[in-house]
Amino acid sequence: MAESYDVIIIGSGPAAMAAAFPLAEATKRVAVIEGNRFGGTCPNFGCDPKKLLYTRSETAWQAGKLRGTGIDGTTSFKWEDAMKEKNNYTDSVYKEIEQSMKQANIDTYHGYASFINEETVQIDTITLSAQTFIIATGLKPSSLPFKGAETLLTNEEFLNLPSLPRSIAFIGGGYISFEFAHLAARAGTNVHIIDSGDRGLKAFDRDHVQALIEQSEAIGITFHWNEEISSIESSDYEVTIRTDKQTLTVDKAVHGAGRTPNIKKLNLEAANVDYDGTGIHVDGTLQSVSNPRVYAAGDVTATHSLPLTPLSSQEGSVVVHNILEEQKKTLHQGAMPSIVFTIPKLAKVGKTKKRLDQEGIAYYVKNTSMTDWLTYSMIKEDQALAKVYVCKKTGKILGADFLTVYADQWINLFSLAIQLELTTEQLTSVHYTYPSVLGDSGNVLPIQ
Ligand SMILES: Cc1cc2nc3c(=O)[nH]c(=O)nc-3n(C[C@H](O)[C@H](O)[C@H](O)COP(=O)(O)OP(=O)(O)OC[C@H]3O[C@@H](n4cnc5c(N)ncnc54)[C@H](O)[C@@H]3O)c2cc1C
Ligand SMILES: NC(=O)c1ccc[n+]([C@@H]2O[C@H](COP(=O)([O-])OP(=O)(O)OC[C@H]3O[C@@H](n4cnc5c(N)ncnc54)[C@H](O)[C@@H]3O)[C@@H](O)[C@H]2O)c1
Repeated sequence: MAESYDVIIIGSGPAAMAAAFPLAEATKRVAVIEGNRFGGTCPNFGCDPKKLLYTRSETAWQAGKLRGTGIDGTTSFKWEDAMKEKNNYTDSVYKEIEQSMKQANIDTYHGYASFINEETVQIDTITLSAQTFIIATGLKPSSLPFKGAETLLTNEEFLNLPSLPRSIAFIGGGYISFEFAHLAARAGTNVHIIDSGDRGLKAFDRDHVQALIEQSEAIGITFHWNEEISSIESSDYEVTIRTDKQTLTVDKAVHGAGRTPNIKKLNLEAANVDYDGTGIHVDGTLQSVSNPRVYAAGDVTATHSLPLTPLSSQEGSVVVHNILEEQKKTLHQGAMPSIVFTIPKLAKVGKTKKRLDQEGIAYYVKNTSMTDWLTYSMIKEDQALAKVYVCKKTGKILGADFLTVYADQWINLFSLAIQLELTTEQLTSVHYTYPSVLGDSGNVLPIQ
């Protein structure tokens, strides 16, 4: 007979974790099923190992910039050594996450779950049943429409390369390719980015992306826009990429051309769960539109939210509330900030110019080059840019874009300002420390 649970969670990433622990605390009998490493993409093959490598490349960049001005010797980003440190982290984090689940009385299962019917899933020879299911299976690299696409290295494989080859091509010019390309280029690899579109990072401010492209070219990254790949041929030694414009031979090629809902193995038809290529169809409470026993959370939902860790966690928490409480909660995404970890970092929050124009909102905008300011000249940053949008009528902050190594600090401040609907006056009335990055806040705001 199938073992029975109150809630079975399929997947163990940020969305699943945000749901599993509070449900167990509320004395629900919970099982979590994971086909790969516990913790999901973020701690194993995404945000965290990427950031660990990034911090080392950023430190080497900073030391290089300040060499001869009180900083001695040569510093470089050494992939092999940084990878050892990365592996120290990733070799244990998934075990710790599973262990903490067990300590919280959550049963853990290894393997890919597949529905047999509306109340039962199968993992190899084991069957489990539940009152409620949460599907939190995330995304996987999308299938690409050319021969040999399956030979491209995934994010998981790139982040496990013990050493970098002499040359790498990244297919796609989005978040993954920009971040990985910067790491590889700064470790001395010859890097290409090939995109079928006319520009990358389309959700970000066009001027800032152009400035980032120019800085990327300066560290040896070559961009190929508007190129359709017709085939990729991979051997043990090299990869030949044929496009409508050229034939390019590199040592390795990496998939950075988008991610798609990880639902193939779930056999959703057996559970009467509606979905399409954008993910699982849910209502505002994150309940399946076709089967009320099922909720979905995180990247796998067709909620059209950005596939980011904080949003996935937020969705997991909304699902917990809706399972435990009579009064249902709906998902309010608010102004979600987003950042690309390149040098400089590229970040955005709130409404873009395009969106404001579409919505017919009258605004002031201030474009600022901060490069000559003390904060940036002190660290010899090549270019530091800010763009802030403010409502003409109310003075409230509507959107902000930054390109600087300090963009992570800036964007969190503006996320807070937009979320709390602060006006420029309120933001400038705050006391900041001096000298500091955010101490310059008053100078990036449009004057009304
Ligand atoms: C390279 C990279 C870098 C990133 N960097 C950032 C960043 O800096 N900041 C940020 O906010 N976001 C970042 N992201 C996005 C972030 O990782 C995701 O948004 C987040 O992990 C999504 O959480 P999730 O719980 O929805 O899914 P995931 O974390 O993807 O977890 C889903 C889990 O479900 C498992 N699974 C799938 N199918 C089944 C099945 N049938 N049975 C059992 N288990 C199954 C998978 O193995 C996986 O472990 C990055 C992503 C990538 C790929
Ligand atoms: N720092 C972060 O927060 C972070 C980092 C990495 C990934 N992520 C998340 O992961 C998601 C996926 O990232 P991604 O970089 O794979 O996708 P993306 O959607 O950011 O970029 C994909 C790019 O690939 C191009 N493309 C698509 N098909 C192509 C083809 N056949 N040939 C050439 N180019 C092609 C597209 O034009 C696009 O520019 C992102 O949406 C992001 O939310 C976030």
